[in-house]
Amino acid sequence: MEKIIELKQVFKDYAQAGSPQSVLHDINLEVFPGEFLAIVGPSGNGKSTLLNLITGIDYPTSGEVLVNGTRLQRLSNEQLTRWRGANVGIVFQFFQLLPTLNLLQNILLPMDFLGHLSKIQRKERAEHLLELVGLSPESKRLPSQISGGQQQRAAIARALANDPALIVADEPTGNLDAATAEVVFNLFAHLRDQGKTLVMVTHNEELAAAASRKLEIRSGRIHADILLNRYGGDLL
Ligand SMILES: Nc1ncnc2c1ncn2[C@@H]1O[C@H](COP(=O)(O)OP(=O)(O)OP(=O)(O)O)[C@@H](O)[C@H]1O
Repeated sequence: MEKIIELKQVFKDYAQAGSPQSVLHDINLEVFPGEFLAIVGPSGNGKSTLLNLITGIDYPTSGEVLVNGTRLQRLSNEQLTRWRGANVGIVFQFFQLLPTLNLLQNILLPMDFLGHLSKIQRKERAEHLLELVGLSPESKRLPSQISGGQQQRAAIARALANDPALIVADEPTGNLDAATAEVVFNLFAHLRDQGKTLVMVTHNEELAAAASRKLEIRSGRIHADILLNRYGGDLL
């Protein structure tokens, strides 16, 4: 099967007060379509850095990162932005919706950027995605006018806008209370059941248990890589 993510001998250093701090060491990783990979491990051990390499937000000090067949280091910043818009949907801990746009406009934005669909098709898709995440009645509201859980659902809808091959999430329930986290968590379970490829950093054990595979990062290395039951979490 085609790999959707491949990291080969990846190292990442950050310059700290003149001397390099090694954050990731010799990461070799293959992820296949339909996998739900939960990345776990203690704080400050390199999980977000790993995600940033997969999304091309950051680049490795050495080694190769291939995502959906593209070698990311070969792309210019402009190409990378366009590639990301078409291939990866990103969900952040703090939602990062644009505050001056309503929910419908926030979801339209990635589609407008890519310009693959007609204006009518884009609007229909945005409305469909808002319905999927249960936010149709709120479509005209600004992010500041809805709750954190609703904002995260809108951010998931935005991540799905261009039907990307890969959904990446960094602590998507990290800023939500337990009840709200559960709604977001059920949405990810739904995406998993639809065969979407999901890569997620999480400290939420319930969410990690719903994954098909758990990758534990410690001190910048892969400490454990465990295949879980395909439908490991008993969620829905
Ligand atoms: N842009 C940066 N410049 C310098 N150091 C950085 C940068 N980003 C991360 N680091 C350092 O790299 C290390 C790993 O950080 P990273 O955010 O990847 O950890 P993490 O496992 O995701 O932590 P958490 O669970 O708290 O989010 C930390 O020591 C952090 O201080």
